[in-house]
Amino acid sequence: MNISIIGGGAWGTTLGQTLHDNGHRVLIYDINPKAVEKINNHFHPFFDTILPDEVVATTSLKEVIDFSNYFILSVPTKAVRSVLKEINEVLNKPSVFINVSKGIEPQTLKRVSEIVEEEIDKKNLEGFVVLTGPSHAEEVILRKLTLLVSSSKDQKLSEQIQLIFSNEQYLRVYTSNDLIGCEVGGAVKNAIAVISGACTGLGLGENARAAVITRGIIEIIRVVEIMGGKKETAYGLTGIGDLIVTASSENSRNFTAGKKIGQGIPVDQIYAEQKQTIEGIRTIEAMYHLAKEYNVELPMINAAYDIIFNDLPVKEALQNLLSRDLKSEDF
Ligand SMILES: NC(=O)C1=CN([C@@H]2O[C@H](COP(=O)(O)OP(=O)(O)OC[C@H]3O[C@@H](n4cnc5c(N)ncnc54)[C@H](O)[C@@H]3O)[C@@H](O)[C@H]2O)C=CC1
Ligand SMILES: O=C(CO)COP(=O)(O)O
Repeated sequence: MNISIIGGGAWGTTLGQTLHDNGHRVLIYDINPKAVEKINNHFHPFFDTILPDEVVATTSLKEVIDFSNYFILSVPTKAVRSVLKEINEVLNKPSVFINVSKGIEPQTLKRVSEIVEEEIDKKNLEGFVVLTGPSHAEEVILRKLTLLVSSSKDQKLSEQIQLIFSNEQYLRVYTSNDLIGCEVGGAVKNAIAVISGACTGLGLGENARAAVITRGIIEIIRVVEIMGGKKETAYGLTGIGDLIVTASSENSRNFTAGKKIGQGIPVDQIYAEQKQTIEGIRTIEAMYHLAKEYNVELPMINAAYDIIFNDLPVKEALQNLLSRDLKSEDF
């Protein structure tokens, strides 16, 4: 098959290699000519890896649209709406959108599937799939074992995407019928990963990390349920799985950004130093608004919001969390 990849960063380029491994032809589109040049010189734009000659890139949106009718969305979530608007202006055939970005729009609280439905003309929207799960690009590019989940309202389409991405060497894809749960889990785990990193930056230890991960999954479940997903989905790869890999790894940009927050480094400086996508801070903003609008209890996310957006010192935010009323853990 021919498959178009929108966004040739760490993840999009890595998936390009996987699709090539699986016998597909790919064309990557990126707004950044330097990334495109690197890929066409067979270097991964972020990792020290030589790419297969057939993984090629372009800065031409028209070229990537003409190339196929399967589009992988691997730009940061904040760019998804604008890039879809541009695609919609040129697109003239029914197409499938496979989202691999992980976020929720703070202003609208929309998931990427909803943004796609809003921006792509109905006649050209053949289907939507989210492909998500615990997957550091740093490992997938080295073909290290990884499990993902493909989910869509259309079961046949999620099965097709499962087949396209799976191989018997390193990548196994499961399907799920809970699109909302999968989208929400993948997004909100980034917010919790920032919080986990902040604990490490503050000098807290593994006890604190285990506590953040465990109480984090409770916050994820509350969001999944309020947004219409199934809580059981959060127990799987797209929830707990992705939370573990992100909230406990120095490979994670979200964890690393959180660590800097815990060390008292201002967020503007963190964004300036980290050229790659950090989704979690934006998701903290989205979840703070969601918590207010739907009256959901998200104490850790609210504390993180106060640190990042209201300049509350990290130690004070922690003190506030610890001085809440004592309660039972009974489920
Ligand atoms: N890096 C990873 O291990 C994984 C990342 N993801 C998710 O994938 C998404 C992308 O992440 P990364 O590839 O790591 O980010 P990245 O920062 O490495 O790459 C993003 C790419 O998108 C391009 N881009 C930005 N705006 C664009 C636009 N308007 N049009 C075309 N290209 C544009 C950038 O130039 C850049 O090359 C994020 O939502 C992330 O959470 C998901 C799973 C794994
Ligand atoms: O989503 C990811 C792993 O599943 C990547 O996480 P980071 O964006 O924090 O690096």
